[in-house]
Amino acid sequence: MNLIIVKIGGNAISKLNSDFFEQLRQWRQAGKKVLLIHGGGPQISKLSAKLNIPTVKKNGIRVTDEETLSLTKMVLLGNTQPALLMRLAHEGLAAIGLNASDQQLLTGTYVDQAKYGAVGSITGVNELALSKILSGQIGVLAPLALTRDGEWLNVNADTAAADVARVLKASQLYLLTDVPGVLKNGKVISAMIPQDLPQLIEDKVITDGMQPKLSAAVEAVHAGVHAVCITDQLTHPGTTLKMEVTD
Ligand SMILES: Nc1ncnc2c1ncn2[C@@H]1O[C@H](COP(=O)(O)OP(=O)(O)O)[C@@H](O)[C@H]1O
Ligand SMILES: CC(=O)N[C@@H](CCC(=O)OP(=O)(O)O)C(=O)O
Repeated sequence: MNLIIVKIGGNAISKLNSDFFEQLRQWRQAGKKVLLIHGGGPQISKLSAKLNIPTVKKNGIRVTDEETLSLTKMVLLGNTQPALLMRLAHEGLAAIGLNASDQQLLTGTYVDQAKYGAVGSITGVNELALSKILSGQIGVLAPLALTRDGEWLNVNADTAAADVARVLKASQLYLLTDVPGVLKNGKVISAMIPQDLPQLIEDKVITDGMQPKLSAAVEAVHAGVHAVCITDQLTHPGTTLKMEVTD
């Protein structure tokens, strides 16, 4: 599929500028399919705090009990997704909000139910339905999946984006975040290959949320995604991960 996937972290949603929407417009005019996968982690944590529901994270993954799952669905589908759709509409871009329950778009399985609760990874994508939807408009997809038995799963948005990119063999995956790229000594590492990752983790250059983000990125390039870009803006090169250094 001639597809570009952009994951937008919860922190990045409110910081999208006109260059972002212009880039989307150009991709659409060039006939590319565009899928946006949104996060909402900070917004989920904020509402949890307001409701006195403790946020528990293990390895950057939100431990998701029943109460947290319903709050997560509420925030992603009732807050962050419509916020993004309204911005797209304001910019004159045709877009549609999507989640796992639309035409069984995303199927998933539990990662480790005893450890994380209702947290999943994506095992299946309804490729035909998604392809049809994306030929006419930009898709805005929430990082949630449904098990075969119809149970909802909370999926880390970086993992969701990389999984979907892997299954659909997207040509490019952008992970938009709140930093200009992978930083080392304060400078952006412009090009990376998968083999660079273990040493950077061992040297504690890459920590926190950047670690699962890069692991997801590595899986995507291994599965045939041409390039994964980690950046704070689509028009900034940031860090590009490829299977091999090309320039
Ligand atoms: N080497 C690194 N370069 C850049 N950011 C890093 C690095 N190591 C850890 N980080 C952290 O990773 C964060 C981005 O990951 P995360 O907070 O999960 O983003 P998002 O919510 O956009 O998915 C940065 O804000 C930074 O605090
Ligand atoms: C399982 C898990 O951790 N899910 C994430 C889903 C949202 C997300 O990943 O949002 P950001 O990209 O803004 O961090 C969460 O509950 O925070």
